[in-house]
Parts: sequence; C-alpha cells; structure tokens
Amino acid sequence: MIGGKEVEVMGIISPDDFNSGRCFQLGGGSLAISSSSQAAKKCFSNPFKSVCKPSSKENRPNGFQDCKPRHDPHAQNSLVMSRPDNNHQWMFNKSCSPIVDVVIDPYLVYHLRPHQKEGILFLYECVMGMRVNGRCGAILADEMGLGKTLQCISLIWTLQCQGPYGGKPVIKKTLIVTPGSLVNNWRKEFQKWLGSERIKVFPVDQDHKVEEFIKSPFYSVLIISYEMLLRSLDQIKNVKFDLLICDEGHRLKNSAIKTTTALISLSCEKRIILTGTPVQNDLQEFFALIDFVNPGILGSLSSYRKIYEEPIILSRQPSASEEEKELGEKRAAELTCLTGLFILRRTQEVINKYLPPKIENVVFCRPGALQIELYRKLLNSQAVRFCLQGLLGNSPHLICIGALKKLCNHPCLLFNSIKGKECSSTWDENEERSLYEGLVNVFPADYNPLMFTEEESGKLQVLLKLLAVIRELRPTEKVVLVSNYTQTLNILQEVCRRHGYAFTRLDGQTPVSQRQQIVDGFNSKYSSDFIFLLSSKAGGVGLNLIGGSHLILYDIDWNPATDIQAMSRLWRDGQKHPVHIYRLLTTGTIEEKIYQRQISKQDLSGAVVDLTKTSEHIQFSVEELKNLFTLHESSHCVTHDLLDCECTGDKDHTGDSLEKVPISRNCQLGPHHQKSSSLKPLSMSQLKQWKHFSGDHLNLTDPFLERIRENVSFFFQNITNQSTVI
Ligand SMILES: Nc1ncnc2c1ncn2[C@@H]1O[C@H](COP(=O)(O)OP(=O)(O)OP(=O)(O)O)[C@@H](O)[C@H]1O
Ligand SMILES: [Mg+2]
Repeated sequence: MIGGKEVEVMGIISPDDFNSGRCFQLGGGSLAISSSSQAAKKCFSNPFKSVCKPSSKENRPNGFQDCKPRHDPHAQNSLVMSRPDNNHQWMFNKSCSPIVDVVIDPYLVYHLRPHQKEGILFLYECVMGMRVNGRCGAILADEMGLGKTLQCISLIWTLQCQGPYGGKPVIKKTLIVTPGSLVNNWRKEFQKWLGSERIKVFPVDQDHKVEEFIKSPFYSVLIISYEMLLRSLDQIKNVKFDLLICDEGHRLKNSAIKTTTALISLSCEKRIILTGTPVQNDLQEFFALIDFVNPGILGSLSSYRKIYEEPIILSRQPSASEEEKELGEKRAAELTCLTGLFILRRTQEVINKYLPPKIENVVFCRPGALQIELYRKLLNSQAVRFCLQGLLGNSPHLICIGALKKLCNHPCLLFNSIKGKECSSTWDENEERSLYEGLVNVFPADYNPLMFTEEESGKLQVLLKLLAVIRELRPTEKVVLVSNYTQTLNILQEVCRRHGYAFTRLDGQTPVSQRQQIVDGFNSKYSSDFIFLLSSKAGGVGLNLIGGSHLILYDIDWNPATDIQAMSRLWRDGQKHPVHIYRLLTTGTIEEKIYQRQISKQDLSGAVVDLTKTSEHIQFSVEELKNLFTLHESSHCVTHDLLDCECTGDKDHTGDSLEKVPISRNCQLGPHHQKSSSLKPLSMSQLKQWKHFSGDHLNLTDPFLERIRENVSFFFQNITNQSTVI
C-alpha cells in the first residue's frame, strides 16, 4: 500500500533502463522482465484493466479469441496444463476452436511448492473431465497445512481467464462453501496470493448478503458458510455457478444431512471437496463423498454395499475364510483404482524438506523443595492410600492425579484448591479432606498465593531462564507458551507481567470472532507481543501461529494428539525461522509417567492407548495407580532409566536409522494413507534415538539448553532438517 493506493510490482527495471530514463518513456524501455506479460509494455497503464474481460466475439476479427496462450508456455518454470486428447475434443470442442495451451500465471507459479503444482494439475484434469469420462469431480485430501486453499485459488484464477479451446475461459462464477470461522481466512488468502485487482471475491457475513452478490456482475467468487448456504439456498439456486468448492468437506460424509442434499441440488457439475482427513477411513462415509463429487459413479448405494462394502468389511474380520479375504482384497483394489483417479492425498513430508530446521527438546526439570515436601505429603494421604487399595470407586484417583499435576505446575495452584475447598460447601468428607488434610501446614505460615515466587516451581524456574535466553539470543523472535489449564495460564500471565514480557492470550473464553485477529496480530511482523499464551484446548486445530518460532509446552496432556496439534501450529509453510520446541516435565513425578504412557502408545499395563479418550475415561489398574503415585527422588530421569539405554547419561550421538514404526492405520482400504510421522506420537524406541544427556553434562552444544541447565536433570533433543538453510 503506497499513499492509500494498492501498488503491485510487475517486474524489475534494469539499472541502465533506469539510469538512461528509458523506462520513463511511454511504452517503457526494454524491461528486464519477460515480454510475455502485455501489462509490462505500457508501464503506467492499469495492468489489470484488460484482464479477463468477458470476450465479446465481434471485437475479434476471426471470431475467436486471439489464440495465443495468455502466458508463455515455453518460459522457464512455466506450468502448462495437460492438453485435451481427441476424445475430449470430440466431446467438448464441437465448434472446432483451435487448441490453446492453458498456462498458470507465472506470478503464482513463483510461490508454488512442487506438490501444489501437481495438485493444481490434478484439479484441472479432474474438473475438465480429463480423468474420468464425462465426470468433473475431485477430492483433494492433503494433510493440514499443505496449502489446499492456494491450490484452489490458482485453479480458479486460471479457469476464469483461460481455456483449452480458442482460449475461451472455462468458468465465470465459483461458489466456495466453508465453515463459518474460515470465510474470512479464504478472503485473506485470495488477497494474499492475488491482491484485490484480479478476482473480486464476495465473502458473505452479517453485513454482506447474497443478494448483493447476485445483483452485481462485479464479483466472480462467492464465499459462504455451510450454515448461511442453507438459509439462502433459494437465492443461490438461481445463480449459475460453474465451479463448487466445499472446504473441510468431510462433513458431507453423511448424505442424509440437509447441507449435502442442498449442495447436491445445485446444478453445478464441477465439484471439489477439500479435506485434511483421509477419506478412506470409513466405507459408508466414503460412498457419500464420492457420490457427491461424481454422482452415480459407484452405482446405487445398495449395489455399492453389495459389491464393495460388505465383501471388504467381511474380509477384514479375523474369522474370514481365504476366499473371503481374497474377494475383499480384490474389491478394495478395484474400488481404489476406480476412485483413485480423482482423489489426491499428500502428507506433511512433502513440505518438510522446505521447512526450516525443527529442534525438539524434552526438558526434565528438578522439582523445588516445597514441591517435594507437598508431593510426599499427598502420596501419604488417606485418599491415595484408599486408591491403592482399590477401595473407592474410580473418581478419587482423578482428584489425586489433578492435585499432583497442579503441584508440578506450581504449589500455589494446590494452595488455592485447598483454600477453595475449605470455604466451599461441597467439601466432601471422605474424599478431598482426606487428600488435603495437613497439607496447609507444609506451606509457610504466612503463605500468600498471590505473592507466589518462581523458585517454588521447578518448571517455572526453567521457563523463566528459557524466556530470558530466547529474548537475549533471538530478540526479534516470539514464543508460544501452551498450557492445558486456565489457572496455570493465569500464573504464566502474571509472570509475563512481572517481567515486562508483552503477551497476548487465547483460551476457551476467547470469543471465536476475536480469534483470527488475535492470531493475525501475533503473526504480523509489526506486533510487539513476545509471548502468545495459548490454552491447548482452545488453540488446537486450524490455528496458524507461524509468527512464533519457539513453542513451550508447560504441561502435558494424556492425549498425545493434543500436544502434537499444539506443536504443529508453528512448524508449517510460511515459517521463516528454525522452530524450537520445549516440552517441560517435572523429574520423577507423575508428569514423567504420563509422558511414558504417551510415547509407549500403550498404557503401563500394555493395553493400546486409545488416543481419543480424555483423562476422565482412562481406566487404571491398581498396579498402574501404584506406579503413578510414586515419586522418584534420586533419578535424573525415570524415562531414560526405562529405555535401558547403555549410555552413561552423556550419549550425544544419534543412534542408527529410526526403526520402522509399525503402520497402525485403521484404514479399511489398506495402508495407502500413512499419517505423517510428525503427527504420530513418538514411540519409546524412537525416543531412544534422540540425543540425550544429563543436566550436569559438560559441553552442551545448544546455547539455549546451556543457559537453562541449572535446574534441569536431563535433556532429550531431536533435530529435523538440520541442513535446511533459511
Ligand atoms: N507455497 C506456499 N508458500 C508459502 N506459504 C504457503 C504456501 N502455500 C500455503 N501457504 C500458507 O500455509 C498456510 C496453510 O495453508 P492452508 O490454510 O491452505 O492449508 P490447508 O491445506 O487448508 O490446511 P488445513 O487442512 O489445516 O485447512 C497458509 O497460511 C498459507 O498462506
Ligand atoms: Mg484449509
């Protein structure tokens, strides 16, 4: 933006053009950029005036568009779409117009990742009906963060301006349906990649109604939420849309819901579903999605059930006979090759090599003296003893676990719980009283939780040293600080205030309408925030926090997916710095046990961990509770002890190649769709490959770890993409 005007750099003027002043003559000098873009010739005319004007035949001498491709197909790095084959021409080129190459705008190609170029080619061939005879549907199921939005924007821009037959544009109007919280995100993405001159998009919100879009020929893209679509369906039906895109389209998996029938009722043939989840997980849903993008391609639901679904499911049963297994495999293969033509899924790996290095650290922090005393007292309490004798129902162990986890975060949180319980009437005799009895006396007599100190918590001490060293060594970089608990976020917020660290916060209480601007504020390079306080429950999916390059997980969740979601907010496309991730655990305490449970993917009794369960539903045997309620005071790191690693605590070389993690897909169509390793919980054997060393190890190479080692008993570290140069 210059002087309130939006200015777009179309190319670079060569120094001698500038020095000679040639570039200021009308018609411009021999500009350095390729001669193919007409706009550059008239260097001060509005470059976009002539773009995409609907071509009226009479203004062309031979009745056809000028049959030159819009962009030079032979230029270096040009991305040219496949040409239609004879069969396609026979079907779609009755007027025998000349074939013209369709070339993606070099302005966009410059930014595209290789997988995105392939994705655009895939989408083009699908919607042009080049992949499946007479069918124009596609499902783009790339993992989150791979840029499905940009791939669609590039497709729309190309089809709106170009076409294979005489250069006639393929589409005029596009309808994008997306969850409400992403309408704004799509507008921003169009703006980010195409500016606001090329395509006029119309996002529907409370101030912009569908009528406005219909009345004005100005807009070519309507962006609307699924909810609003249902409400304005009648008006939408009157518009002729040439392309329909359903973002987060897995919600259409249930063909019975109103939204799906509403969308099916639109007469638009070119349909794209975008989703970050593999569609093949459930054959029932699979049919609905396939039948949405390419209606009827799998026959009727009943015949699909008989031909594909039943034999496949039957062949997966342990009791299946040989021929049943054989038939099921054949049908699954048949189904995959039929639908594989218009389904594309890539996983995180495809951009990992373009991303900056990721340095993951697991930091075992020594508990403070007060914490140890309180921890012992809790373990000797009557409530814990009852749990260990399995005398009570299931709930008291949760209270004990909760108390221990609070204590690991900071003793003042435990103090507040005790005080909170004393005055509240729900003080239940045989539960919390027995847990908290005598605990207050362990605190100093005049203990004031508001005046809590950092020394009282091992993790807090390490956190503060870490924030200080980040501030010092990377003064322009920012930190995302994650906790699962609001009360802990309050403590951390108070600590930021005390140390003058500017912060912003997003948790369960933050209204959805404010979240995007909080995130944008943090990501913008002008923001002064040093710390983004994030509650993992609120910030999990969809947030893009690439403005931060250090992530600190202050506490741990039973469900590894929660932590993985939080960690993948930073290390994604658009990240400019190496990403440092720190997971803080209090040495020898319940936090180590929870971490062990996460990485072993089995709980301590060996049953497979159900990732979907939150802590409320986890069943513990008395055996496990005994293990959970044990404080290891002498060990540097209980987790490391469990690895039966032969090192003497100074193993700082990485082991041989990672052992192959068994594919634990529940995908019914066979292991076609791996979850990328960065999204899969770490396993014990993988952790063993990480560099690891005890806190008092001499020459720590990492400057950040070097500065925080005083209260640290053990480190694990793993570096991905070490070689990537930023
Ligand atoms: N080629 C690229 N270069 C730089 N940044 C990119 C590129 N492609 C996408 N991005 C950015 O990466 C982020 C993620 O892109 P996008 O939101 O399209 O992902 P997605 O595939 O829709 O993920 P999700 O499944 O979570 O919705 C966006 O901020 C986008 O601007
Ligand atoms: Mg998306």
